[in-house]
Amino acid sequence: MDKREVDVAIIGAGTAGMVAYQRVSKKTDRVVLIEGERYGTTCARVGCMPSKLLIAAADRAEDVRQAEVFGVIPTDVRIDGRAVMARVRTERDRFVEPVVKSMEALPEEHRLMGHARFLDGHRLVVGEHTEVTAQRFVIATGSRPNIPDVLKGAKDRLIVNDDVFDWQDLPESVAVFGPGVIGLELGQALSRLGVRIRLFGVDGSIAALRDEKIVDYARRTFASEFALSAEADTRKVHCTDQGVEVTWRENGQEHQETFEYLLAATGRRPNIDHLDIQNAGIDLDDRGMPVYDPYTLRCGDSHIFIAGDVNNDRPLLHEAADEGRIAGDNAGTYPEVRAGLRRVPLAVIFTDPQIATVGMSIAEVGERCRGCFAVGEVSFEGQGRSKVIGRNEGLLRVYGEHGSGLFLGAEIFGPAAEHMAHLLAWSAQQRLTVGCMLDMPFYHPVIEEGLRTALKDLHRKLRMGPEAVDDCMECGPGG
Ligand SMILES: Cc1cc2nc3c(=O)[nH]c(=O)nc-3n(C[C@H](O)[C@H](O)[C@H](O)COP(=O)(O)OP(=O)(O)OC[C@H]3O[C@@H](n4cnc5c(N)ncnc54)[C@H](O)[C@@H]3O)c2cc1C
Ligand SMILES: NC(=O)c1ccc[n+]([C@@H]2O[C@H](COP(=O)([O-])OP(=O)(O)OC[C@H]3O[C@@H](n4cnc5c(N)ncnc54)[C@H](O)[C@@H]3O)[C@@H](O)[C@H]2O)c1
Repeated sequence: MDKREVDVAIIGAGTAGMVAYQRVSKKTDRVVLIEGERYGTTCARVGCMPSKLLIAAADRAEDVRQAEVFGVIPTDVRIDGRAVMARVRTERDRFVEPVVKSMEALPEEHRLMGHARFLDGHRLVVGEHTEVTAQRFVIATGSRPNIPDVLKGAKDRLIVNDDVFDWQDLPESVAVFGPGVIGLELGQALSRLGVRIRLFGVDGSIAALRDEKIVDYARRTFASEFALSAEADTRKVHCTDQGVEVTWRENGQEHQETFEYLLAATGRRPNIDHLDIQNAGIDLDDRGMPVYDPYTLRCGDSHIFIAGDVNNDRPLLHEAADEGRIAGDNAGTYPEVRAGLRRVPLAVIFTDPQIATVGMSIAEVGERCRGCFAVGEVSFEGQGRSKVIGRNEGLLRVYGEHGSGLFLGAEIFGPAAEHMAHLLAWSAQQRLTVGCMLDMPFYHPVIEEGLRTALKDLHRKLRMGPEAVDDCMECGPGG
């Protein structure tokens, strides 16, 4: 077995690991970045980018379908599944290629291929061919799909997100399990591309939404577009000559439907379980996860840091990059360890209407303010710009604290949520009051006027300052 000695070993060459490497290598040349499978990252290969490519095709199909509303009559519209998937794969490869190249450009002595596991607090064995001794470690091993046992009855018709992006053609039908982020994004996209789907959930929840009023609205909207069994009790999944047969109970009745594939989008589990983490000498919680500080990413008072999806805290791309930076900086300067900037929580789901969550959830606001908070709201059904473009569906709710007037969080199900969520996240991070947010300019006619309506509603309910007076434009077509 080869032996290597370094200052810092980084396990996992995904987004968090690559950013950590950049930071560590500013402090020491004795660093190694270890990858167990392939270069290219989850985001570029099987995550953010290919999923958005598939959604982009679905969006175009939906635009054509909606065109008649505007008096534009499309003729002979058909979806060429092979062409859809060819573009997804080609563009996906274009995103992956520079990432792989940037990895291959690293000095050879800084790279190691092979699955790593801990022998003790300072030694790893990598791919059973190399023993690496390091003073410090960054664990950045990401996550993988979690598949409940009942779904394994689908056998070779069981697929996960990774498989979808390698399809040559679109299938006839897919049972999508999990109305979380992945299930909703991929399920709706497939449905809009002409694939028969049914989306199965267990508890009525819809992705990351926590505000019951918005959850209800979103559930009704999605159920009006495709088959949604949000509270299904799945009894049996098995393969027949026709495909994969799903048997479930819902509203007191048993149902059966057969699909070509079953897509498991039932959450992801951190890649911690194959690391022999128990040998690393750090404290683990009752689920076997390292106990760590979310501001320094340090595991207890050890020399080991943990960043990205593997810590299971905020499994999003920009958070993985932030965490890689913090963990890398600290691994580089250890024993000096500093707290890094954690941004206001922001998540966007690229369904149509889009979903976004910002800052605290309504439950967290309630807890922080001990119930002393108010909620402002706008429906997009009558909102000027949304009506003009035929996207007048959805609801936005903003939360503010009584007494301070601080804006604390929001949930959105509606058009342009990806953009409004940024304005809201930036406001929350700047600790703006609702009054300050209303002092900002709002153009006309834009969807953000709907956001202003919700903020005004919130401001009124917070009862701070003089009574707000609506001028005619604001009570007219904009809001
Ligand atoms: C379908 C899908 C869509 C998504 N869409 C979005 C989106 O639109 N926006 C967004 O913000 N986020 C999105 N995400 C989430 C985002 O992709 C992740 O948060 C991010 O990629 C995590 O980066 P990471 O560095 O933690 O992990 P990864 O990029 O997964 O890197 C971990 C690396 O560690 C390696 N590894 C694992 N175990 C070992 C070991 N023992 N030894 C050596 N190497 C090991 C793995 O092979 C992998 O290369 C999506 C995810 C999915 C699955
Ligand atoms: N746009 C984005 O930012 C984006 C897109 C995709 C993924 N992601 C990231 O990837 C993570 C994982 O996504 P995900 O969708 O796999 O997880 P998730 O946690 O968002 O959703 C999992 C869903 O599966 C459901 N579920 C669990 N067991 C089930 C069963 N037996 N039958 C039916 N439903 C079941 C859960 O109730 C939940 O709704 C997300 O948390 C997110 O951070 C982000």
